[in-house]
Amino acid sequence: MSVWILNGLVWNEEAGTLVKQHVRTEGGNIAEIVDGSQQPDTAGSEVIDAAGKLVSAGFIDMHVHLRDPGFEYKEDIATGTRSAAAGGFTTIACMPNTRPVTDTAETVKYILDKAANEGIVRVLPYAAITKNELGRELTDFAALKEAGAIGFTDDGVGVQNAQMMKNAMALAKSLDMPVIAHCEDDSLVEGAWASEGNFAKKHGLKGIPNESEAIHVGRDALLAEATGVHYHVCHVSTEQSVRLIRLAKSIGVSITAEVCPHHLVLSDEDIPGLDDANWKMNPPLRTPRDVQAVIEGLEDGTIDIVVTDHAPHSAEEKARGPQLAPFGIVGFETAFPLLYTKFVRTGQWTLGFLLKRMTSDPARVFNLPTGRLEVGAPADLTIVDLENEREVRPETFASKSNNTPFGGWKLYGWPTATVVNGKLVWTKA
Ligand SMILES: NC(=O)N[C@@H](CC(=O)O)C(=O)O
Ligand SMILES: [Zn+2]
Ligand SMILES: [Zn+2]
Repeated sequence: MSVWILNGLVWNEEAGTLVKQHVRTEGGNIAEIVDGSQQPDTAGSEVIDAAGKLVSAGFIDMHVHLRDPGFEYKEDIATGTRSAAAGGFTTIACMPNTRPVTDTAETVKYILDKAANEGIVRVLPYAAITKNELGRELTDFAALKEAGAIGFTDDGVGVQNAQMMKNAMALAKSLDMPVIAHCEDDSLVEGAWASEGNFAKKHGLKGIPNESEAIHVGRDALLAEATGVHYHVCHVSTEQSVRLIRLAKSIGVSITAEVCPHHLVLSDEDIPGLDDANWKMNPPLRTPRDVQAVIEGLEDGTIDIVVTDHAPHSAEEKARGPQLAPFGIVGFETAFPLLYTKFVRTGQWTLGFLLKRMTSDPARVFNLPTGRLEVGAPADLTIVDLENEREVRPETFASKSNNTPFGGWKLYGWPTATVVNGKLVWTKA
């Protein structure tokens, strides 16, 4: 099956601008990219009209929670992949804090099978570092790799014991697999939900200090240096973490890092008050100074990629209020519009920079074949309307959950169609 995507705007890095081009896919790959002034013969092909819209390599999200198996009331693989597609994502990597925890080959296979049958984007499963993510006993890394896991992480919690982490890294290294870490020292957090900043001060709350994250980043950078493993830091949110990653990179440690849109556009001082748990996520929103530091970290390459940390929770759970509700916000359907509106339309970043951090950079960091709009590459494509402003309406999300602090925000950069492996999997209704 051949598909022509006509008259779209493709980012041209040399020219530093969008250029009108036609893209043809064939058998799941990109077959041709031709200048927009030509009139391609589309006879016998499916045609997608992308006139005036951005055509990009599909976005890649290396940190998401699909909640399947076990928490299907929050999300499942069918709805989670639809939410991803609606956000322009064509590849997503799902975290193992499911029920059961993804700590056996059987559960990895369950995810891959269900994704193949009911998913509409590519799903790459991570497996847990420790059994049940309890930090006590390593999982069977070789069997999990064999089953299709792409890396090891206990996301949701930090690995508290340094020897456990070192053993995990040594074993992962021997299998040529990465270790992905949620960095959080439990002894420094206890019971707090907001960061140690002006919001916590104003409301008399105990705060989560920046060191609770950065202590693990520093510890793990040393362990990564010692073991030589590819070590990837989850959802970087503090100035101190950025500083440590920058130092580790400068001395050649195999370390990479990610940041979420919410940590780039919100600080603790934006939290409106104590009743809305949609402002509660882990790591918490940090101070404006930290926001500046993670932006600079992403800009200078200290932080490699953008991820959503899509973390759906039910309305009932979030209605318990910030002290009792679980941490996390959904992210797929607002990620690109938020960053495009806040950083590209304002002129701080080029469109090419944002696209790179959401496509070819994650592909580079995790050795994926996708993420590039080139002849011969897999035909994973995202088509985006850059011109029309629209309000974020959480009740319309394809996700089962709508726990977001961005409801009502007016944004540009809304995906209109998503192609995976040459197949149109989603179009905006
Ligand atoms: N980020 C969150 O606030 N929550 C995540 C866990 C995690 O990513 O650590 C979740 O699973 O809900
Ligand atoms: Zn986490
Ligand atoms: Zn997460």
